[in-house]
Amino acid sequence: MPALINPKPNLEPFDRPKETTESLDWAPLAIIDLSAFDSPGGKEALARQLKDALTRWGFWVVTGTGIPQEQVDRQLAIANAFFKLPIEEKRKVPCDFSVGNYFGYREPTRFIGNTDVKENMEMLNLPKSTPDYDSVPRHEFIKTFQDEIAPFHRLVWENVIRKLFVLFAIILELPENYFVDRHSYDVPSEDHLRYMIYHPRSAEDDKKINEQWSVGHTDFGQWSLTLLFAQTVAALQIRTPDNEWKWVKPVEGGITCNAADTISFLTKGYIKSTVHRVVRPPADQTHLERLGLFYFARPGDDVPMLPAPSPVLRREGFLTKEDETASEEDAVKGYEYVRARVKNVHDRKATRIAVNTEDTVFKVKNLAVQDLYL
Ligand SMILES: O=C(O)CCC(=O)C(=O)O
Ligand SMILES: [Fe+2]
Repeated sequence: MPALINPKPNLEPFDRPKETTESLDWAPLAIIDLSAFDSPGGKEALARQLKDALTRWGFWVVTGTGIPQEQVDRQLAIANAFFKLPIEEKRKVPCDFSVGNYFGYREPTRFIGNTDVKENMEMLNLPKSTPDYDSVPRHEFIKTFQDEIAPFHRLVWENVIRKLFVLFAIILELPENYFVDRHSYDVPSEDHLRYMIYHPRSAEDDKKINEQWSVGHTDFGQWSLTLLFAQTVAALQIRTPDNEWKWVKPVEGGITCNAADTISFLTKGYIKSTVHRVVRPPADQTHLERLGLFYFARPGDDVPMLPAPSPVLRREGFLTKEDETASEEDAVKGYEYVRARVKNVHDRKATRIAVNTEDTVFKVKNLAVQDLYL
């Protein structure tokens, strides 16, 4: 009989912390119920609901995703157990920022700007479980849970990412699969499921960093989307269209979604990539570990990054003649851009400090994005 390799360890279920009782200034985010997606006229109605959130807020919440809550809780249990492994074990598969590779474990080694306070978050980014990523190194612990991680990873793409990209296409009057085809699950892309944990900090240390665990930033995936499964420890804030900071409230069973830099670039700013930050939680939650589950969608490695030929963008004057005639051959491709951006932001000893960098632009070939770090 073959020896049983790596039997699955039993995991403690993850207990979601209670929500804060403080009445914070919550962002009034639109809630899009995806359960209506497949009913007649459903997609079109959802696209109408999403339009304002997508173009003015850059953030919204989806519910009715059909992803069973037990599966989400199970992923959180796996994540929680992973972060409790000895550091030597977690270090075995590190992110290699020298080449802009975000897959693997990110250890909190960097100092915050010029302070003596270190980052307080750890993360593990898991690639798709498609044949292209079979040979990507994974922790032994993670391998034992692959039979659950792989289908969950795909389900998130299928039930949320795919549907949202269809809604984006409807809003932009493009063929329904325009964005889906450029983010196909079965071709190589830097998509990843992320487990992330923030550890509580002393009030004293948090004061030194102005209570900002992550300074204001936009997400830098392309044609892309970030999904954050409901997080009960309040800390995420977005900058509203009126330039106010407002807190993101968890919606039971919901997923907070935001658009990222390049989809904004590729729609000539029509879709909003909104600045957000992570701050010290409210007083009744400052002692808590903040465990999170995310999905980051990225375009196919070989997809040329060119503005979408959308009738809406054309009609509203967003597309220039150069946009319409740009050559696919000269355009930067998905992989090249993502790797360059990850390397630029993360391959450093200290985090960047929050300065108003509205004049700074990050550019790779034809693709230029405003480098906001507020
Ligand atoms: O932890 C959060 O709520 C948000 C994290 C975030 O903004 C990011 O990882 O880009
Ligand atoms: Fe972010």
